[in-house]
Amino acid sequence: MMGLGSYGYTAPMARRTGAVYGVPEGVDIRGRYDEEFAKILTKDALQFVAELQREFRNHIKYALECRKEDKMRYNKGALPGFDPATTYVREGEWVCASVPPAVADRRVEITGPVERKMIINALNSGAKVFMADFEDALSPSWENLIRGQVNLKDAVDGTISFHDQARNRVYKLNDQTAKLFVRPRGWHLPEAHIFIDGEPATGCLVDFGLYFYHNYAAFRRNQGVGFGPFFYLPKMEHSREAKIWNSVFDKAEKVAGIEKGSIRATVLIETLPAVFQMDEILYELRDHSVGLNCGRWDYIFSYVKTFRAHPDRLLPDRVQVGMTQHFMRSYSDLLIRTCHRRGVHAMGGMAAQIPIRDDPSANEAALELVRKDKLREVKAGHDGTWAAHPGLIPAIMEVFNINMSNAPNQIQTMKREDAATLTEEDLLHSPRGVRTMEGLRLNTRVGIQYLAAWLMGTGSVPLYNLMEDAATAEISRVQNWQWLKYGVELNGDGIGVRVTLDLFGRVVEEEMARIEREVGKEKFKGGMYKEACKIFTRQCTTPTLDDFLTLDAYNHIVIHHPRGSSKL
Ligand SMILES: CC(=O)SCCNC(=O)CCNC(=O)[C@H](O)C(C)(C)COP(=O)(O)OP(=O)(O)OC[C@H]1O[C@@H](n2cnc3c(N)ncnc32)[C@H](O)[C@@H]1OP(=O)(O)O
Ligand SMILES: O=CC(=O)O
Ligand SMILES: [Mg+2]
Repeated sequence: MMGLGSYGYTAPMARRTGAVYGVPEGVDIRGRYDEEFAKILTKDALQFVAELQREFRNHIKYALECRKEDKMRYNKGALPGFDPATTYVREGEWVCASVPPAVADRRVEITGPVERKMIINALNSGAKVFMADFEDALSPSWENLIRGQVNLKDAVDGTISFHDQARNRVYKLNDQTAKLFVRPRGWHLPEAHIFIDGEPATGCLVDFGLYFYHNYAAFRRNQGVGFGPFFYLPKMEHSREAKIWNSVFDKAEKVAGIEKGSIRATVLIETLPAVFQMDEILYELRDHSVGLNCGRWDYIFSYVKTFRAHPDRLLPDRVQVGMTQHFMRSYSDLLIRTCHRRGVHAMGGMAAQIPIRDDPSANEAALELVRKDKLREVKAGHDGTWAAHPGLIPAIMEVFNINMSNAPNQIQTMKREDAATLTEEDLLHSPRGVRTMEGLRLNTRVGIQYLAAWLMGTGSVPLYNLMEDAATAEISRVQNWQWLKYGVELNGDGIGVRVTLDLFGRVVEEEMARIEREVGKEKFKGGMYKEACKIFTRQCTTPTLDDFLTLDAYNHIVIHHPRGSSKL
């Protein structure tokens, strides 16, 4: 975590309004003042966040230190694997608390950033669940985060509406809506606009704390049928991190005076070390768990990151690392077996294809890829899956309905005992495929464009007819880094060149020119493509791999305002 005062800048000409957030002792808000935000950043809500921060900060620091130690071990050649010390957990017969009736059926879940119109569209989409995202799909600017909290509060209260002035269309909630899950940021991200006792707050405790504080009562009444709120938990690497979340939930339930086990969470298994900890993670969260999810994109990113010092495990082109690769299929199969043995949902992941509006045959081909991916998931035993776009929901729902005979889930019917024999070798198996110049170019083009959007406040974007978010951009970045680091041969297009700094420099230049052509001179000039290019290029060429693209980039979106300032 960076030291005090190292983030962002102070807006020099900020207009003073005199209004300030009422903060409890030890809390300092450095983000812009806004009357709407003040309804979220109340003294009591901030006191709750501060209590979470004070109680758990040392546990979080310790968990992040442990990640560093594990990284050092992997860098010296060790491989991740099952922990002999917790064999008793993996072999023991225990189950998680039973699934709340409100979320027994999770056949299709839509995901999206906490943007007002998208929240309404997602809740109305016909999906069973909407995962509202403060994470991969959101650029965590002060505006996005706190506006997102305002939006979620209105959504849980049932009062949310949006007037699209350009189209003169008013958006409101239908009578029947998806159940809301909220995904806070990962443990590693600070919230640099809120300081607690002189340190930036932990991002996820801010996201969780503010949302929980303002919504638990209404959520349990309006959505959870006595349970909730519900969460998705990202990017964990070890069960000790799940244990912290479990303690956070215990504390929140106690403060709110609601029953233990009210809060429920699905953990994304999206880091390579975590696949060896699935039983242990469920065990720590057994009173609060509602399953695991295959976060396939971060998982691929994590595979590269974990093996940054292992040149024998280089990835082929990103497009070739799909769920049918042996290590990916093994991960999904073991996740299903683990979840169903413990009585909870095994959720599938995100297919990257999105509808292609202006080309019916390309659209049908994209839909067919999504159907195929979802068919594999439901037949493997997943209980539900993710959709990136409302336009995909009918097709995905149909696949799950047909193959699950309209049952709410497959927890009891698809035990997948065959997956019990999967080994460490299966889970670490090197992906097969070739590397091409086009792969290098696409990583570069997509990575820079994604980052440019992120710096401007948009965390998920359509690029070349695919959904791109922080997780997919991470793959582009670390793959380029890996190929450069080891000077790999591009062996898939018959040219046989090696990836060098020189070659990469030329690729960046040419791809920037292509981006400018594609988006147009005006948009290019008004955008943050040059800044994105600088950050992305540095991260691809640095001798030591950065842990997260968004940690570095975050410094560019932090804006500290003087007290009482309201200027954007
Ligand atoms: C790796 C992971 O973590 S996956 C999870 C995180 N990623 C995500 O959640 C991505 C979610 N999806 C999205 O953000 C978007 O679908 C994108 C960026 C991929 C595509 O966006 P666009 O091209 O702008 O979508 P498009 O223009 O086709 O949208 C059409 C309509 O669908 C709505 N829509 C599109 N995606 C969503 C969504 N995920 N949730 C709700 N509504 C949506 C739009 O708001 C728009 O509504 P309107 O007609 O009322 O104006
Ligand atoms: O969060 C999901 C992922 O695939 O990453
Ligand atoms: Mg992810």
